[in-house]
Amino acid sequence: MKVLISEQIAQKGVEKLTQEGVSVDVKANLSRQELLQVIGEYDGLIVRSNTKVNEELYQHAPRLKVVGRAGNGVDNIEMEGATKRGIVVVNTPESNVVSAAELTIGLIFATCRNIPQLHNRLKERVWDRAGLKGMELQGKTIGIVGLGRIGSLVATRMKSFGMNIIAYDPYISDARFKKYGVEKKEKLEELMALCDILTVHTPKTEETYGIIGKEQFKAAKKGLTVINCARAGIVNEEALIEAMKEKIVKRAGIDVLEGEPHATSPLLDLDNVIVTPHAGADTVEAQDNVGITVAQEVISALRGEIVPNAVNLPTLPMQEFDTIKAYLKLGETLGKMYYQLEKEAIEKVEILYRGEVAALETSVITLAILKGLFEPVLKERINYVNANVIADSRGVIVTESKESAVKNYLTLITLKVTSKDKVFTISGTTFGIGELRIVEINGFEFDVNPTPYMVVAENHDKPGVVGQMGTLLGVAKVNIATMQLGRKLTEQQAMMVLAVDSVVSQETLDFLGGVEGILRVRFVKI
Ligand SMILES: NC(=O)C1=CN([C@@H]2O[C@H](COP(=O)(O)OP(=O)(O)OC[C@H]3O[C@@H](n4cnc5c(N)ncnc54)[C@H](O)[C@@H]3O)[C@@H](O)[C@H]2O)C=CC1
Ligand SMILES: O=C(O)CCC(=O)C(=O)O
Repeated sequence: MKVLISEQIAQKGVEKLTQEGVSVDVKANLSRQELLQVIGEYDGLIVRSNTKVNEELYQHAPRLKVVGRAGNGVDNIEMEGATKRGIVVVNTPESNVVSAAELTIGLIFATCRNIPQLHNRLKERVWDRAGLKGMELQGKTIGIVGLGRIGSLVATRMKSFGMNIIAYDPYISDARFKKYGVEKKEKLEELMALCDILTVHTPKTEETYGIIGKEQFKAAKKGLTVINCARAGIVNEEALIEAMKEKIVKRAGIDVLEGEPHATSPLLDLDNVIVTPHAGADTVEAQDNVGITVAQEVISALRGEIVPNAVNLPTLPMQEFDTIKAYLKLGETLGKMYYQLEKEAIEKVEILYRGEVAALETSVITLAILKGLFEPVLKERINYVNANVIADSRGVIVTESKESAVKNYLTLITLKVTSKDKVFTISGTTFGIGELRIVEINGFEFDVNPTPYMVVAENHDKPGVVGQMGTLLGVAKVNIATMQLGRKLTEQQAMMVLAVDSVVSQETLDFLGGVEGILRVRFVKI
């Protein structure tokens, strides 16, 4: 087995691979062209954040079985291409979080006390503090966006400096806020208005890319310090520069830049912006942890063993996988609907397996459901293997029950998701060769073939509403493939599920929401 390491990882990781009989080439300075030329010889590839592992690379890599990300974020790895080819992608999500949290705190101190600027002056033999008065942390408020692994480490540590800690993370339970003694803010703008220091710790997702932009800076307290040690673009760079010009933001500490490693952002030229070259995980300890962990995972994947941090593949024996495949897809689809229809942090998930499915080993279907549930907010951080651990770490109670009999169907999976104020239910079934159907949402019954793009609307059950929805989607040039209507006659309410051929813009959704009789509209991507 041959493994190429295309970016520097700890020597301990390299040693581990060679001790296990893997032939390793460390080639950290290959040009893209050279990488594409040699990758065909390798069974495994280990990268950090600079190597773009994409379709172009996969096409040159017929032998590739595993891509190991020596680190946390896998946004430089195209998952679909890997999954399609059966390439396992593994990462080391826990190994560098302390280092990332500590650099965040380092940047807080560096910015708030102008340490690099003072240092530079003195190195030039200029003994002068003028214009570089700092800000004390005690009694100030830090606003954390994303209270996951790194966000919570920052929270607990900043408490010891006497700071008030507030956070915005709609996807975790109140219990987690309580656990870390952090005050929950329901709205991002509310957090912006209160904090003296803002630090972001979310993954880069469609929702978080640009989550701190022009509008959020408008709501911010004047004199704000901004820290981004997560991913470039979570804080929009142009909006940040603008907010600095307008003196809303006083200083910034940035570890991640658009276009890195060839970043050209004007932020690099601003005196009150302290930058580091994506160095959050660059400590001896983190790199040792990461190197050893990724080496172990790559070895396991090459041997076809269970890989604890497989990002993209269920680890199931192939025979069982065939029987259970449709249920995995159904479970994941049902799960994925929740956070796209509701914005309430999950407290409890009850899964009921009825009919034929109840006879199977359902624990892996439960993992698929959990993966689907959390994927809209955690993206690649959740996989089949870690789904249970993640649910548990987020304080979500998961229960499974089975009944051999079921009315009207041969097989049925029902999810009951409880949040603070609501109970959400969704049921689905399979038939034929892997055909899926959603047959119930919140008590509304239908027979929906889940498609990549859907519009789900709740409405008063009265004439004209459906027609207007069709007309407005037509005006927006969105083609409707199918439409299903579930009704609750006694309550005179209905739910529409429309399969559409393309993405529906927020503007169109706002128009649909304005139709008389429409109570709520959501766009869902499967
Ligand atoms: N600078 C560096 O060298 C390093 C950067 N990172 C980056 O740090 C970030 C955080 O990593 P972890 O803490 O391990 O991730 P995590 O997955 O443990 O936590 C992320 C949190 O963000 C929350 N979130 C998701 N969407 C949100 C939204 N729209 N609004 C508010 N909160 C939202 C999630 O609920 C979750 O609690 C990631 O972007 C990761 O890639 C990680 C390691 C090193
Ligand atoms: O140093 C690295 O490899 C980047 C670390 C990082 O950003 C991550 O693990 O997500």
